[in-house]
Amino acid sequence: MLLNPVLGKLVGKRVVLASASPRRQEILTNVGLRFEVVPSWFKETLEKSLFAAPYEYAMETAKQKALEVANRMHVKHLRTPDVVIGADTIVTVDEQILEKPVDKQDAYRMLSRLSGKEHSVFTGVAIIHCSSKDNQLETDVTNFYEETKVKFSDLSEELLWEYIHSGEPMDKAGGYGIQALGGMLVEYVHGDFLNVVGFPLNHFCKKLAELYYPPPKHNIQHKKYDSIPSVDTFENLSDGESESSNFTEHKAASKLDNSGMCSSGAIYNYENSSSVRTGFMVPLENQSGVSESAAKLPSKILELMDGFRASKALFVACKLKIFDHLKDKGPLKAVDIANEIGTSVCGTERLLDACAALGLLEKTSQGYRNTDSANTYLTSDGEYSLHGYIIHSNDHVWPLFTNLESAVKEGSRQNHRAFGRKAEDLFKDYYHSWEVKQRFMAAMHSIAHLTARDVATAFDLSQFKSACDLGGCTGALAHELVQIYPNLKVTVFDLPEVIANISYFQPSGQCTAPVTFVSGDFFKDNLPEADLYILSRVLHDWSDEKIHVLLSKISAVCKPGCGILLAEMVLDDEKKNRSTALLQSLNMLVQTEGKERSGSEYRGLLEQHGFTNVKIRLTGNLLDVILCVKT
Ligand SMILES: Cc1cn([C@@H]2O[C@H](COP(=O)(O)OP(=O)(O)OP(=O)(O)O)[C@@H](O)[C@H]2O)c(=O)[nH]c1=O
Repeated sequence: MLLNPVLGKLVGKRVVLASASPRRQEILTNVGLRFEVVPSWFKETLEKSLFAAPYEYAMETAKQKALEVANRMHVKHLRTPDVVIGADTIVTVDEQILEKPVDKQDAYRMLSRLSGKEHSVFTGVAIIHCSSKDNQLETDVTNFYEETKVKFSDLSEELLWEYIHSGEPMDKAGGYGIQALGGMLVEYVHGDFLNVVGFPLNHFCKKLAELYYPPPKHNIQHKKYDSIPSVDTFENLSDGESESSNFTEHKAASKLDNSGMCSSGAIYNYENSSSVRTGFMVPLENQSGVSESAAKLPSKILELMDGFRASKALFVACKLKIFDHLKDKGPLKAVDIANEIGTSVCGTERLLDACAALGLLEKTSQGYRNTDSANTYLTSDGEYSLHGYIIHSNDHVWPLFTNLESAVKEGSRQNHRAFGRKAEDLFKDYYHSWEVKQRFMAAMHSIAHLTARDVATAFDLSQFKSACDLGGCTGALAHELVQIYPNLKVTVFDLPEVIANISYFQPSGQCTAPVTFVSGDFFKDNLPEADLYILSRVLHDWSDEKIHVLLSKISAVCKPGCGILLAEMVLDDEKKNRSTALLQSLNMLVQTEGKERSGSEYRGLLEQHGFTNVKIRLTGNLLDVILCVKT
């Protein structure tokens, strides 16, 4: 991949995204950047009137968000990240700055101001390079912004309120999400689309290129700053063309070369430097030709080719409970971990080094220790532990995927090849032994817990008084729902083998009264009465025929006004964009009779059973949500 030389500069560094925005996480993940997410606690309360221009406010807020995280990590965890990225998106119209609406009325006010007009979306970004000297945090701040102009059509009151009731505006600047339903309001976009979504990726890469690829001295030009710096492309950059591609060396060189040309925006500000850089040095075309072959490396293909190695390293580290050991006792040397878990020292050391290079561990002079993400997601008792799902991936999905070729040739599941048994029923496979059942339930619990909040809040469900989560397994989503909607009573309906085994997964210290568990088979038994039927990761297991059987049963017991809430990975209609969901569909091929479906496909299935007003919400999390109502 041509961009790789730029983003590749961050490989091996401890990169932290100081943002809770799922969109920013997705944009950076999609380009293969490895980073930890540590949302900033900085409150967006800077006095706007103190800033001469709105973009200065966005840049300063981005900087403060990132600095807060850098300081907190340094002080509280005594762990200094290498790079912290912060961002802040604002919308401006009629010289007013609009941030996220505080409630529906506020969203109404914002959207009605935007109706029929052009407005600007500014995202300020801060890239902070951190180091620690004598235990003091040192920071170098690179700050920039990007502007995109967006025009809305005239919005009728009805459309406006329908959009507000979808829930989409609430966590978004200006009260809309251009990437989802909000896209329907937009007449045109001038500039970087991703900047509107929350992160100006193109400008970010150009900024990294400036930081890491200074031009050879004879090529130095000084440019006045504008919103996009004058690096026309980063496609032909590679290590070979610069005299120094290292941030620190480049920084030192840049101070020497700075001739003090003035910039309009004071954008490029090394906080702790005695001199403030105000000019831009931009790399020109690669004249040496040295790096041509490196730039042409098919990085994306190479990454995919080796992707399984990284997955397996993660699986094995989880299986050997390395993250659990390090959480309790870290930092530890390889030899100590090997002794603890009874493995070879040489093999363990290689695995630990690989995990550190993949950003899962940190290697220090005292030994290896967990990153924050490892503590949260990879330990078996982490707050959002994915341990169960990872073990399931290793023990169950991996053998199935080794038979992908047969699955593609035959168009059917491969359980007989992977496990040497012909199972008549999908779930009989999982429940034939206690150990496999426990593993499967832990896996489903991991994902349900991680996605529960986004699923529960994708739509306002407060009009429903009772819900039945069909195939709700351990009740992770049900427990989240009753926290968010205190008047809701939720029944979890699942197979008797599952219900018999739920106690291990129940939350401690939480009132569980509004959640009840009922055992049964939703294809064969009567369904409990409810206003809302929930099917989370259920329909993707089944063929259209079986789905019709299930939906007609639900339809038969649903009164008008009652609804269905689906949580699935929703494919785009052309099935060409969402690679995680498309790979999940292959996962369904190797092990079930189902598949992942697009929004239109789900709509078609639901409408055939009298469920209309189908609304789809892409959450940015692993599951998207569809709500419809029986008419
Ligand atoms: C205009 C627009 C904005 N957004 C989101 O609006 C939030 C802005 O708020 P922020 O304060 O910059 O960020 P945050 O979400 O509070 O996160 P944090 O960085 O932790 O402050 C970000 O999420 C953006 O994606 C969209 O998803 N789509 C759009 O079309």
